[in-house]
Amino acid sequence: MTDVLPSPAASFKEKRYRFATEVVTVDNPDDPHHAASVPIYQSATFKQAGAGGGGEYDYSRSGNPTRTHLENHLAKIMGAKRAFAVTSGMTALDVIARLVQAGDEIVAGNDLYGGTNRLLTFLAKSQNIKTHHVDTTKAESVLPYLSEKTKLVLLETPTNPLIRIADIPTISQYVHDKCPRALVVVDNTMMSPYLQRPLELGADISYHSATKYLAGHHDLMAGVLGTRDEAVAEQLYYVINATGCGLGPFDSWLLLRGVKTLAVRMDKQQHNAVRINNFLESYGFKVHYPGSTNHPQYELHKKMATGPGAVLSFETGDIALSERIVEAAKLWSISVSFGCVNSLISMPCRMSHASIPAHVRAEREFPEDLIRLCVGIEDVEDLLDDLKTALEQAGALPSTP
Ligand SMILES: N[C@@H](CCSC[C@H](N)C(=O)O)C(=O)O
Repeated sequence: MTDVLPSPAASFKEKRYRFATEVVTVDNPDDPHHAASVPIYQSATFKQAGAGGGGEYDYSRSGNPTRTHLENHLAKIMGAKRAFAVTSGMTALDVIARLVQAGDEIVAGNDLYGGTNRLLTFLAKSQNIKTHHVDTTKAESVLPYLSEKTKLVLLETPTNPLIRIADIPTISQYVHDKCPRALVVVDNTMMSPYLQRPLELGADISYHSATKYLAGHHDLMAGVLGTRDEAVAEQLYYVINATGCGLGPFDSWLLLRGVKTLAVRMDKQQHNAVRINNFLESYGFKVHYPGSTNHPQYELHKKMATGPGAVLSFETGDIALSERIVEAAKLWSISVSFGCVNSLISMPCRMSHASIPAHVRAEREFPEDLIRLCVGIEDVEDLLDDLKTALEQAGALPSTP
């Protein structure tokens, strides 16, 4: 095996179906036993026909049949030419970041996941790669920072945790017109390919923490990245093989299994999230959710995505009150992450975004009292009851007799 990207599985179904059908239909035409589920090739190495090697697989770091099936399936649902599965969402971003060289620049949002902020800070310190943090809710705010040094424009939409929206088509157009060497990269974790496909909106690379909606059950860590550009795909594969961060066979199998129910899970989670949003808004909380007509970018989000998803955040105006609410919830587990079938509650400034230094959070006007809710598939009446009880016990709502 050389550094050359393995070719995709020989046979892809010609006919395309709607997303919910495509996502549950995993092509496996070459299986010698006609297995209905893609088998786990739990093998580190593969026997070769002769001393010259040349088999389709030689070593699982370079390629493994279970991972290949997963990657082909992911490419199909992401609208990508090539997709890759790696060991975590941060690994996916790290692979992309290795396309950036010392002296290059990155433009990124000023509301973004704490782990992403940490990796960008690391690149600045270790390799002199500067990131300009801008307000990506205004597409034109990227313009002053685009130059021949720009290598990546990194967007989250919706952002984590303030659920702000970036205009992918307009920003991609600006970047491609002004900087032909720059790549527009979108973290699509919060939407999943079911609701939004950044590559169809003009982005060059889309990536996910597959730990979240793609896998759906919080039983594995994985990252996924996809592109429509063969040359970019070759570079990404080179990094993955060189650094050995491709996803192992068992986790590839688990992810392939989990992703089949993405549409049905997301439909239910989103339905529940709309009810939670309406409940919180009815009590006057400041809620951040693109499914609310009060969201300042409701229309923009609707142009890019087919739904608002199931992550929302809200402000209480009081950090201690927020802590009491989070700790009073019972059905909502206090956990980082999102996209699981179970509902989660967290305080980003203390948890998922704690790695952003307090002074930086203050500069970026990050609300320290913010509570993030990641809505699962439970019966929504139970979720509402539990949240209402927590709000009452914490003193955010008067107790019901
Ligand atoms: N201790 C971890 C926290 C991970 S947060 C995971 C996730 N992306 C989220 O937004 O909840 C770290 O510091 O990286």
